[in-house]
Amino acid sequence: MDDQQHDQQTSAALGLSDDELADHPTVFAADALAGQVVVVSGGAGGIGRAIAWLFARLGAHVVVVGRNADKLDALVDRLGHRGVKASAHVADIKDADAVNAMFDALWTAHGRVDHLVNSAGGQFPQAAIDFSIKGWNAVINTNLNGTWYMMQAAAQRWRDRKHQGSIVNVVVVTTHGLYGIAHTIAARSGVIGLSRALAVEWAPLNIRINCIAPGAIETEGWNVYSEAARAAYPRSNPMMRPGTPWDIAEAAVYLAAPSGKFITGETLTVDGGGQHWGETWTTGKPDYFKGGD
Ligand SMILES: CCCCCCCCC/C=C/C(=O)SCCNC(=O)CCNC(=O)[C@H](O)C(C)(C)COP(=O)(O)OP(=O)(O)OC[C@H]1O[C@@H](n2cnc3c(N)ncnc32)[C@H](O)[C@@H]1OP(=O)(O)O
Ligand SMILES: NC(=O)C1=CN([C@@H]2O[C@H](COP(=O)(O)OP(=O)(O)OC[C@H]3O[C@@H](n4cnc5c(N)ncnc54)[C@H](OP(=O)(O)O)[C@@H]3O)[C@@H](O)[C@H]2O)C=CC1
Repeated sequence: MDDQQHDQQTSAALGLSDDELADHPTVFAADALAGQVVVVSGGAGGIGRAIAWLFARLGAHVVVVGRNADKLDALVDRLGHRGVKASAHVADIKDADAVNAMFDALWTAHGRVDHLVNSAGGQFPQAAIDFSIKGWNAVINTNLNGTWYMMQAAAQRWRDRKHQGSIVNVVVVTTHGLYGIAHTIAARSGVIGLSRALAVEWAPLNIRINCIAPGAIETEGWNVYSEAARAAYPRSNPMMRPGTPWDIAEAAVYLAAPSGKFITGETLTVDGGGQHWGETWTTGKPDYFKGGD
């Protein structure tokens, strides 16, 4: 197979299905989040969907947010069939007005919001030297600005109502020079720094903010990478396998629920040890790095 063919993307069924998420065992008590309301951006994506299922199974009402109404409605339907509470809200997190209108609507509908999980995000893999201005801005606007609009809108309403809250931001491992996704590393480093600063500034408001940095987690989001790049992701950590969206969902509950009540400003890396050993090449391994292979 030549490099051209290596770079071909193929669409594959990846990650966990709704049926699997509905029955996946969990360490958490069935009523751990009873009566609470959680907003999950990217809630119909691979990781967000697992987060939505787990929070809902633990008794929370889950509001899944994204741009694609069909995807959101189909998920809410499946959650409803399993007897858990969920609703959909269509919004582009890049649109601050839409984000603010959404939080007003949610407070009117539910009288409370307890947790925000920001899982909406993504990037296209490309050598940084070839980023267009539009492409760079799309990634920064989605992952840094969009996440910020969500955080600020949630926090303003918590402040105004003297209500405690927790935020979990799903980011990317930023301690590596992850090749081909420099735009997202820049955006996510911004989110991690912002979260540390706000952990202090918003502590008097009883708001905690933490991040989760996933390693290679098999989801449909991987379809933006070539088959060859995806096939190599298990070698990105010493466990030699990808993680599952459930690994991230349980980490999100751990940080959001009372189990995390003394944790704020932290980034929890869930990567099977990938920070310490492993290789990740989102655009394939360049010849320069093949010396000795
Ligand atoms: C150590 C541990 C190991 C850890 C190991 C970890 C390995 C993997 C790490 C990360 C994994 C994941 O995140 S998993 C995947 C998560 N999901 C995704 O990434 C989904 C993919 N994409 C998106 O969500 C979006 O497209 C996103 C990039 C954020 C931007 O969305 P928007 O709708 O705002 O913008 P778009 O309309 O798509 O595109 C806007 C412009 O962006 C540029 N653009 C978009 N796609 C492009 C492309 N393929 N190639 C070039 N340029 C592109 C163009 O300039 C576009 O303009 P025009 O040219 O005019 O159109
Ligand atoms: N899977 C992995 O290996 C890793 C993932 N991550 C990060 O975790 C997060 C979740 O990833 P994953 O679930 O795999 O990816 P997916 O692509 O499956 O899901 C991302 C979701 O984000 C939503 N989204 C994207 N842009 C916007 C926007 N502007 N407004 C509202 N919603 C938006 C999309 O929904 P819609 O199209 O409906 O808008 C999509 O469902 C992302 O930030 C990703 O970069 C980090 C490291 C590794």
